[in-house]
Amino acid sequence: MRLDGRRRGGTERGGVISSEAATAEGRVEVRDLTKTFGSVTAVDSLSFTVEPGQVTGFLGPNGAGKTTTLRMALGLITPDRGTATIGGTPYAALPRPATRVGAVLETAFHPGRSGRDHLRVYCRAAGLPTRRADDVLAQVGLTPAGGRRAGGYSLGMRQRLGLATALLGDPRVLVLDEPANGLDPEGIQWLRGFLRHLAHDQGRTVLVSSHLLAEVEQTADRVVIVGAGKLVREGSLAELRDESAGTVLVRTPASAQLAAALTGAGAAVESTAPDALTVTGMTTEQVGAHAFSAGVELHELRARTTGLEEVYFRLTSGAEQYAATGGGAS
Ligand SMILES: Nc1ncnc2c1ncn2[C@@H]1O[C@H](COP(=O)(O)OP(=O)(O)OP(=O)(O)O)[C@@H](O)[C@H]1O
Repeated sequence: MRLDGRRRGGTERGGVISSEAATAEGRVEVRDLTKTFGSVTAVDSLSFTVEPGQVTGFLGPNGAGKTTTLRMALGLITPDRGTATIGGTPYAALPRPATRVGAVLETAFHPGRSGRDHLRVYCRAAGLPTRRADDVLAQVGLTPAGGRRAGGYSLGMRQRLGLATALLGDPRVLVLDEPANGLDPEGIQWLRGFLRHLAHDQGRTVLVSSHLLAEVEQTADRVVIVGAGKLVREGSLAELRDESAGTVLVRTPASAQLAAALTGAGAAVESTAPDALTVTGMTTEQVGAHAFSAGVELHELRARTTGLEEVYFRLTSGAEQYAATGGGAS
C-alpha cells in the first residue's frame, strides 16, 4: 500500500510506507486502566484498542468515566493501575507529543487574543512553525474569523478552534472529548464529514467521546462503550446493528404450544403476557409457518425492530444498575 509519508508518518522504504509500522504507530491501547477518586471508581480495569484509519466512538452515559480515561491517555492524570499507550509509548514519554497526538478536551483560550494568535502561541510552545496556524484555520474553515477576538467566537467556532489547535502538529492520533457540544446542525454535519476525512482519507486515528449514540452513529466505524467505569462493549457499529435486528411479537391463545414449537425449531422465545410471545432469531414468515404447521391460531404477528439507540440504552442502563448497586466499591 502506498501512503502519504507526511500524513501517515510510517517507516519509509523507498517511498513506500510500511503500513504495519504506520498502523502500530497510530494505535491507542488502554490496558487495565483504573482510577479512583475517593470512594468513586471512575475507571475500573478498562481495556480497549483504537485503530488508525477509523473513527472510534467512545460512548457512555454521563459519569461513565470517559473524560477520566482520555485524561489518563493524555498523561493529565496518573492512573492507579494500568497503562494507556499511543503507538506503544505512554503519552508522557512521547517525543514531540504535539506531532503524535492532538487532543480537544476543553477549549481554553485567552478571550482577547485572535484565533490565529491563539494558534501561534501553541505553535511556539510546541516548537512548530507559526505558519501552521493558517494551515489549520483553513482546515477547520475558520480562516475568515482568524483575525477576530476568540472571546467573541460562538460555541461552534470555539469547537473549531479547539480542533484546529489539536491539528497543529499534524498528529496521527486525534482524541476529542464531546466535540459536537454546542454545534448547530450544520456544524455537526461538517464535523462528521471532517472526522471521517481525517480517519478514512488520511489514515489518522480518531477517538471521539460522546454520551449520545446518535451523535457518533453516522460518523463512527467502531464503538467502545463504557458504563460505571467498565467496558460494556467494544466492536463495530455493524455488529451493534446486528444486535438491534428485530424480534417478532406474536399473540396467540395457545402460547405454550407455539413456544414449544418455536423453541424446538431453534428460536429464542420469551413469554411477555399469558397470550403473548417475543421471538428472536426468526422472521415473521418463519413464525407464521411454524404456527401453521403446529395448528396454532394467531391473533397477531408483527416484526419489531429494536433501534440502535435501544441497544445502547440497554447496554448502559445495565451498567448504571451496576453503579447503583455495587459500583465504586472495588
Ligand atoms: N477530579 C475528580 N475528583 C473527584 N471525582 C471525579 C473527578 N473527576 C471525575 N470524577 C468522578 O468520576 C466519575 C467519572 O467522571 P468522568 O468525567 O470521567 O465521566 P464522563 O463519562 O466523562 O462523564 P460526562 O459525559 O458527564 O463528561 C464521575 O462519578 C465523576 O464525578
